[in-house]
Amino acid sequence: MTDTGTDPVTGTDPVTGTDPATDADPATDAAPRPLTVGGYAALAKDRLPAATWHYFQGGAGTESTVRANRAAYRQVRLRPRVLADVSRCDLSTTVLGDPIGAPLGVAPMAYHQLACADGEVATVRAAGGSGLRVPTIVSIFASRTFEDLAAEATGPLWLQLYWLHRRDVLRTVVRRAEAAGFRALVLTVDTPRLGRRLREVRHGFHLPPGIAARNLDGEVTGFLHDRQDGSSALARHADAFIDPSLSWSDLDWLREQTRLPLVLKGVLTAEDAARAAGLGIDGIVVSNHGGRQLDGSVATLDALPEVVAAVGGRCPVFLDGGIRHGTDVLKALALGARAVFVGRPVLWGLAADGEAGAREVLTLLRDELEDAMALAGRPSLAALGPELLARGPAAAAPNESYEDPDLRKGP
Ligand SMILES: Cc1cc2nc3c(=O)[nH]c(=O)nc-3n(C[C@H](O)[C@H](O)[C@H](O)COP(=O)(O)O)c2cc1C
Ligand SMILES: CCCCC(=O)C(=O)O
Repeated sequence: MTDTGTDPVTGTDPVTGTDPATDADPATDAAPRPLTVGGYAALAKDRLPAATWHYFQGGAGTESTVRANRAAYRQVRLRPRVLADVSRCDLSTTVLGDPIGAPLGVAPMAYHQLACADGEVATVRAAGGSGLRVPTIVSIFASRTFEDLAAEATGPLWLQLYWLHRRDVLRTVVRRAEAAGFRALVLTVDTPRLGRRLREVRHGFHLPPGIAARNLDGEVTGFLHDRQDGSSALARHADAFIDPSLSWSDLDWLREQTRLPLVLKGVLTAEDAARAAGLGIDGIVVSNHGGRQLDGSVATLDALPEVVAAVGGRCPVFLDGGIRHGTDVLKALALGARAVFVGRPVLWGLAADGEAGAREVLTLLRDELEDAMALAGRPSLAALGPELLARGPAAAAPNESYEDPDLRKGP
């Protein structure tokens, strides 16, 4: 490369790839607050042990689905309307009957204490913060207790479940969450076993001492702390404790345990969505687990329209995977998502600055969404529909310095 100056369009130094959004200010030596969600990835990578970073970032196999989730947003362009009086944009909505401040929330992710000492307590405080009040889906593998989280949360809490062989343990966690005031159950249906996550395998990923699945007793947490080179402790744990025989008929059992709404997470086809809606499921999360399960599966934004059509308004449809900008949220909402859930960026925020970092990530997405609604001439969520979008050849990769730098480089 002969040009060693700063790229006039992106502001990125083309040689070092340094990013004005995150680089330290030599005068104070303090890193300025990132201007985009991607900036938090760079901070998190600096702060986290390599094995943890790769556990967070990794996808299954070649990570083609991780990339596809992001690329799908680049294939959709926006058709802004003008003269629409956008002096006030209203982002508030409801999910499963609860009012929320913006149509987004935190996707379930195991072990937030890998990112910061307060773990999920920091997350739920951030999500409940002023102007947000958004839902958090708490993983069954949370590193803080449901009761601790309920004491701190001001936004709705939903409990994510894996289908454990030990149905008695499932029943107990459902009862505890219900008693603590959780508002819904989210059954993850894309994980009969763990995807082949090469980064976890390469790093012999296992939980460090002191971090554990606090809501599960020791009978179902084996292997998690055992290091074995060339194998992921999480995969060994999942093989031992997650029941791959889960099928449609099992949903009745779960229904009988609770009066909470039941959401299925990990649906990607019209066929499964229609069947779920026909069974009276209360919500569907279109998800490929952030590309961590079946490598090569369809991008969530691409799967969304067929799921929305198949459900035909019988229950809300949510989406996760690759949400990194307010315009990503806008595109998913325009294709019929009721709200979107955010995964890795919340962990980046937690790793960068605990509760404050997670709050900044969520607030950035909220503020960017508001900007996008105003500039698209759509001041209310009700005004969003597919006419906002145009499909075309993928736009050139955007200012990649503001994207997740690790995914840019590949596994
Ligand atoms: C570190 C990590 C842990 C995760 N743990 C869980 C989990 O315990 N349960 C679950 O249903 N999904 C889990 N997921 C998947 C997320 O809920 C979500 O589907 C995905 O991260 C969304 O994609 P994004 O990270 O690109 O936003 C996890 C994802 C990550 C990155
Ligand atoms: C056994 C599942 C671990 C959490 C998870 O779902 C993930 O890492 O993606």
